[in-house]
Amino acid sequence: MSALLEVQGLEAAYGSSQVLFGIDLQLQAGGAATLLGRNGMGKSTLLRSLCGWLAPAQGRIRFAGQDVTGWSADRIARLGLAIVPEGRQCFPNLSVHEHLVAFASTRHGNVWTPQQVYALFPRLAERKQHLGGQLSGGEQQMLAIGRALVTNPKLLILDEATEGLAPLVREEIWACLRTLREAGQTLLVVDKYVHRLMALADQHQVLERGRVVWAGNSAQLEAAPEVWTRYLGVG
Ligand SMILES: Nc1ncnc2c1ncn2[C@@H]1O[C@H](COP(=O)(O)OP(=O)(O)OP(=O)(O)O)[C@@H](O)[C@H]1O
Repeated sequence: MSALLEVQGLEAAYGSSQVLFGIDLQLQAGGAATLLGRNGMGKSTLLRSLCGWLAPAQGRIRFAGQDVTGWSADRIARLGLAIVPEGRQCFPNLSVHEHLVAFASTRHGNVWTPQQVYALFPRLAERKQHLGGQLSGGEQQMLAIGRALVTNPKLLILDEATEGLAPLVREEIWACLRTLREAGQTLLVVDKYVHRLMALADQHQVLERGRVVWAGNSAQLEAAPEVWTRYLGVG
């Protein structure tokens, strides 16, 4: 079976400053993978490259059976890749419901409708008519996830989805991700809560200065204390 996402020898740069050096990555449909590593190691840059926000300098990206290297973000999104970006990026002047309706697409299935998103996040149902700018951080995060889900993506990418949230709201987001995983949604997640990621996903790669320096499953990561101290800054 071919992978849903396959990255080979990916290099990326901001102007003359190279950030990614020969990244290889594979993710099967229905799998869940994480990118780990300290700040500034290239995780967001890799996600940006996958989404088409940053054109690769070298290497290939295959997604959903197509070579999408160099494709625009819009075209890659239409093929079934959705991202919940760092900072949520909800529109301050669109209501919750308008966000969900505007992004809804049945191109890749109709599992996730606005109604399904309201069932997943009842708090959003209560705030249906509220504007993006009136929502709390946690509600904006739920909306950012809901907005990605209504595109019915083949691959859902989350960049620091629990950042800056109160502990209880954070737990709601983790519970939502578990639900998605159990439903077979393919996930690629960047977050700093490594134990939570180990419980959620079965494939982890650690980035250090733009290179994958370690890859393995949750049991292997648990049994590799040197990875924690050396690359994750956790003793
Ligand atoms: N728009 C940009 N222009 C120039 N350099 C950038 C830009 N964005 C990130 N960088 C640099 O690229 C490197 C990798 O950053 P990136 O954001 O991908 O790391 P990260 O692992 O996601 O860390 P963080 O959790 O801090 O976002 C860093 O040295 C960063 O300073």
